[in-house]
Amino acid sequence: MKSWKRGRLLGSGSFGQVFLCCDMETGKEYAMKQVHIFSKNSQHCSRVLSALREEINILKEGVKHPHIVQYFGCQDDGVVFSILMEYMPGGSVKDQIKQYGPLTERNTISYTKQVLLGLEYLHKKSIVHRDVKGANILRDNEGNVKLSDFGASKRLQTISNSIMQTQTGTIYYMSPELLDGNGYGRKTDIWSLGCSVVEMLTGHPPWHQLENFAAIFKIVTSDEPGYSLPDSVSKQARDFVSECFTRSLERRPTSSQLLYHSFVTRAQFEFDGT
Ligand SMILES: Nc1ncnc2c1ncn2[C@@H]1O[C@H](COP(=O)(O)OP(=O)(O)OP(=O)(O)O)[C@@H](O)[C@H]1O
Repeated sequence: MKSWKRGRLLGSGSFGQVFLCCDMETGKEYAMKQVHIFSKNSQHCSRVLSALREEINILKEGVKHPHIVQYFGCQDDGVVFSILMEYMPGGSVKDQIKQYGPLTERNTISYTKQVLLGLEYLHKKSIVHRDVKGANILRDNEGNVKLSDFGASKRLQTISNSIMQTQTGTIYYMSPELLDGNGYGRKTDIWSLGCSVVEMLTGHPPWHQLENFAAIFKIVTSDEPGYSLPDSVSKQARDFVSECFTRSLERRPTSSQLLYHSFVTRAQFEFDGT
C-alpha cells in the first residue's frame, strides 16, 4: 500500500473514519477505514490485531459477490489500523435517507432484494454479517447496493480508542435473542434486515424514539417491534417485515426463503409493467 494517497473524509462511524484514497500507480479509487489502535502494547490487543489481519485476508480472498463490498487488504503502523475496501460513491442508505428522506417502496424493494442476495451468499458460507443496517448498505451511483462492514467490525471495536466506542444507534437493529444473550446466528441478520426495511420506508428503525436501555427492554419484551409504516405501503411489504420479526428462530425465514417472498418477487411486473 506504498503508492496510496489519502483523500477526503467519506464518513465517520462509532470507532473509526473512512477516507477516499487513490492508488497513484493506477488512479483507481478505494475507501480506507482507519481505526486508532488502543493500548497496542497489551497482549490482548496484539492478539486481536493478528486475528483481524487473518480475518481480512480470508475475506479478501474468499468473499466475492456483486452485493458485498470487497475487501482488498489491511495494514497497521502501530498507531492506526487501515482496511482497504471497494469505494461506493453513493455513500450509505442511511446517508440517502438523511439527504432525500425515506425511500419509495419501489426503491426499498430493489435494495432489499440486493441485500438478500448478499446475505444469502454470506449465510451459505456460514458467515453471519452481525450488523445489517442502513449505514452498512452502501450505494453506487446507479441504484445498486452492497453490504459492508461484516465480521471484522466487531474486532475493530475492541482495538479502537474512540470516545464513541459505545455503538450508539446499532442497538435498534438487534434481535431479541441477541439481546437475551443467546448470541448471533444467521437468523439474527434476518431480524436486522426487517429493521432496515422499516428504516428505508420510514426513515428510522423500530423503537428509534427510545433511549438505548428502553429500546433494549422493548425489543426483548414486546411481541411486536414498535414501528408504523406509511398508509401507502403495500400488504406484501407489511407481511415481509413481520416475517423478519418472527420471534421464533425456527419459524423466522432464511434469506433464501425471503428471496421468494412476494414483496421482492413482484417488483418486476408490478412496477415495470412487464
Ligand atoms: N466503502 C465505502 N465507500 C464509500 N463510503 C463509505 C464506505 N464505507 C463507509 N463509507 C462512509 O463512511 C461512513 C462511516 O462508515 P463506518 O463503517 O465507519 O461507520 P458506520 O457503519 O456508519 O457506523 P458504525 O461504525 O456505528 O457501524 C458510512 O456511513 C459511509 O457514509
